[in-house]
Amino acid sequence: MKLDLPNTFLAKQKKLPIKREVQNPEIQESRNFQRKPACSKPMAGSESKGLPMIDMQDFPGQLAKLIEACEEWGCFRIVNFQNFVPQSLMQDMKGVIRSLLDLPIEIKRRNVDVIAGSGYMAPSKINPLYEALGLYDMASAQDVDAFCTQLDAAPHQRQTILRYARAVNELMMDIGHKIGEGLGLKGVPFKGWPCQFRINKYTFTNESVGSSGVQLHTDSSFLTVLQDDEIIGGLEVMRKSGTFFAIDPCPETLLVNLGDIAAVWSNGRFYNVKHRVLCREAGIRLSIASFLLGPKEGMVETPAELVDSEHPPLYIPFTYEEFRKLRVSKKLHTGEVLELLRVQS
Ligand SMILES: O=C(O)CCC(=O)C(=O)O
Ligand SMILES: [Fe+2]
Repeated sequence: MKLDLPNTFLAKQKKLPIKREVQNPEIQESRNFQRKPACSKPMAGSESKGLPMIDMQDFPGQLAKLIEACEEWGCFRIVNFQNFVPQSLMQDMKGVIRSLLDLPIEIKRRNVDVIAGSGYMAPSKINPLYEALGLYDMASAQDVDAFCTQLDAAPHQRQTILRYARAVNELMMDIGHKIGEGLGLKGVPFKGWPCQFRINKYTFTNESVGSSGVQLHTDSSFLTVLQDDEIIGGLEVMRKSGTFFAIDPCPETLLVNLGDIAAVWSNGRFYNVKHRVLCREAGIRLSIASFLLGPKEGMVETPAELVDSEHPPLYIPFTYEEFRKLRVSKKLHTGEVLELLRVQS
């Protein structure tokens, strides 16, 4: 398969592997400089090598751009969201997740599943470089509390996780409403939708360069807010054409992905973007994913305004829970499960 990688990305691959044990501070500094990510100062409204960049303070001005990003890319970066999630909170959270993921395995194993795949995932045969901790609903203070207790989180860690969960949840509601507004809908009911939370660690070494960090998948969610690693890249999204596009680190921004539920909710208008993580360089890669899943009870429904004789309903009604069970039991992790839920013509 041809990889659609930007030139700077390819150039980056030619660099010597980074050795962690360098002691000379001058050498270390020059390495740090070399490793400075391409997108270190995102300009509001600017594009990051083609990936749409949405300025959250420029609405309704960016509504059309937002909808186009949902349709054509299934993902976009956002800037100027500090009224919801301040940079200091993102940094504090990064420190907290680093120490949680460094806990001994016996403690991490206490983080059990509430729904399939919501708890601790140890490195496995399929994804040996990857492990994750998580919780089912970050919108529930009780769930967040239980997660913190499982991991013996210190009071300041607990506070940071609670603040982050609340802040990202509100940001997701805001993005959801902007998407609704962009489609001409009023008062889309995202409130009360569970919001799964997952912190990911990739242990990349010089030996693992070129191998898979996380396999190709779509997210099962409506939308995902991802705080990706600000230094170590490796995330790639698949464009509709089937070519891959590298999502390089871009500090102080967040990435938004649309998942399977967005494709159904929009009656096939939005693209549930396939993505994967590859090991491109040595280092520990950390990311924080928050998934706005779907309605807790009731059906995943396309708003009536998006259905008419020219756009007949594409999917049968189903609940998020049924969908998730089907996806897990059939092991269909790249969106094919939606084919089983199509209205038969
Ligand atoms: O770590 C990343 O950048 C991506 C993680 C991801 O795709 C996921 O958690 O679903
Ligand atoms: Fe994902």
